[in-house]
Amino acid sequence: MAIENINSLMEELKVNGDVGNAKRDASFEELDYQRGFCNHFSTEVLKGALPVGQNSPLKCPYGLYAEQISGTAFTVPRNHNQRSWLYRVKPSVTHEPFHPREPTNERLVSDFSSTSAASVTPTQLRWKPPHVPEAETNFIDGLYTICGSGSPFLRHGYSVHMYTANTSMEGCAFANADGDLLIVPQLGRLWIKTEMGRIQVKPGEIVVVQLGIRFAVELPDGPSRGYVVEVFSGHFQLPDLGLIGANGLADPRDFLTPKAWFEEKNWGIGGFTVIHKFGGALFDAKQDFSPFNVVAWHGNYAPYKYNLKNFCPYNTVLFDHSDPCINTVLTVPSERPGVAVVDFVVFPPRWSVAEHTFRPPYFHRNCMSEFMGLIYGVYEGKADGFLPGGASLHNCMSPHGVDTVTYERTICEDPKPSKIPDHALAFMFESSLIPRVTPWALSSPQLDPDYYKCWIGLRSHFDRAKKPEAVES
Ligand SMILES: O=C(O)Cc1cc(O)ccc1O
Ligand SMILES: [Fe+2]
Repeated sequence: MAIENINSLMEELKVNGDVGNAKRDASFEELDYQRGFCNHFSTEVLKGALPVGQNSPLKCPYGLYAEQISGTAFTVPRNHNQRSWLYRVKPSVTHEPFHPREPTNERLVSDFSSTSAASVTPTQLRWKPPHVPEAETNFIDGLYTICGSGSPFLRHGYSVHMYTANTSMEGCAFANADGDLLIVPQLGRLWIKTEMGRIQVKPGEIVVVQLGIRFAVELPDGPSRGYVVEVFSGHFQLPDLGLIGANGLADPRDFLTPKAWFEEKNWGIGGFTVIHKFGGALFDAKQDFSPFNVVAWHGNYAPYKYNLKNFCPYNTVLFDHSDPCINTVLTVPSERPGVAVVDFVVFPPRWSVAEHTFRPPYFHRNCMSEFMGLIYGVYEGKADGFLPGGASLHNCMSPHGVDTVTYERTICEDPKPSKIPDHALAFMFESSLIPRVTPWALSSPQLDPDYYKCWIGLRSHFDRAKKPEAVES
């Protein structure tokens, strides 16, 4: 079947209810997805575009090229092996040489070695929400690194970025050869074209785009802001549920992966740029076609989104505060059992019912490092100062806990069942690795120099003459 006939065929054969279309159109808003976590999906825009019974036929249907993308080493055990087969109009390799991107994004880094510009501090850090720039800034140029540890060269570690942007990516796509990106939008929706199809996310949802997958971010709402964790060590998994049982927390069927979609726009010689992050550096490669030219694909290596409203929390129903790991949505484990390179943890709306218990987060020091963000509302542990779009970092063993206002209020409160409100959503990227912090994060005007003061007011309530109140048993 000749390629030039594809357009007319597309009209006839709407296999997924989607038609390849270079224009941004209403159908982007009514996207249909495939459900399941890391399932072996099959999807085709044109009926019969997926070869049957084999992956690399001598001649693929419709004259397409077959191309594999491997997200794990070929020899990884089957239950962790991830790869997809893409059937595309032109293969990814059809581009001019890679050149260092100019100008590059100097605030997007992956080097956290002792010789890097990033430095370690035990100081508890908190940032106010960043302003979205006035100047045209797309998602890639708007990314800036806050902190991180390890190295993509060693395939171990992670980095935390934030983004502020106002312009859609036009005539370019991005691929990250360093790690998977888990994106948490906080302001503005993201309409994301990927090689596997289109995904639309809004604040309250997250999206994961894995190593190597090309994507472009459109900003239908203009000014946009959010958080990103990049993981060098492997892919996100659902946590084991252990004694919770077979259900609860994030349900695999609530993870949504795109259906195949493609566009055929000719961008002219060198008119389209693939921006490729590799070893922490950005490279550009020019080509004349859109990389979103995959007519069909199958496999289990594909981006997905998840609505945090679907998270089914399990928590204490009698006394004491549960450790935050009970709210783990996704995890990237290290080789040490139970120790994560990154856990993505959410603090969802839920009922607080614990008796004779200090219900908000306890005071603590943690061998893990905790980066937190707030998507909307007020976080249960901080009465003020931790704002939507803001962030905090409590590094390994740096003490922290609720602020003075929250403490004093809580110990006076009558502990009736109460609801942590629906309109509050905080999250944490928790890591066993010690992050270094970038110079621009440390010198940012958003850095709150008075953060420590939220605990300075914690006064002694100690009274050795006061008899302990009996706890009913
Ligand atoms: O520090 C934080 O606010 C995050 C957190 C929440 C919680 O409920 C228990 C421990 C913890 O680190
Ligand atoms: Fe904490």
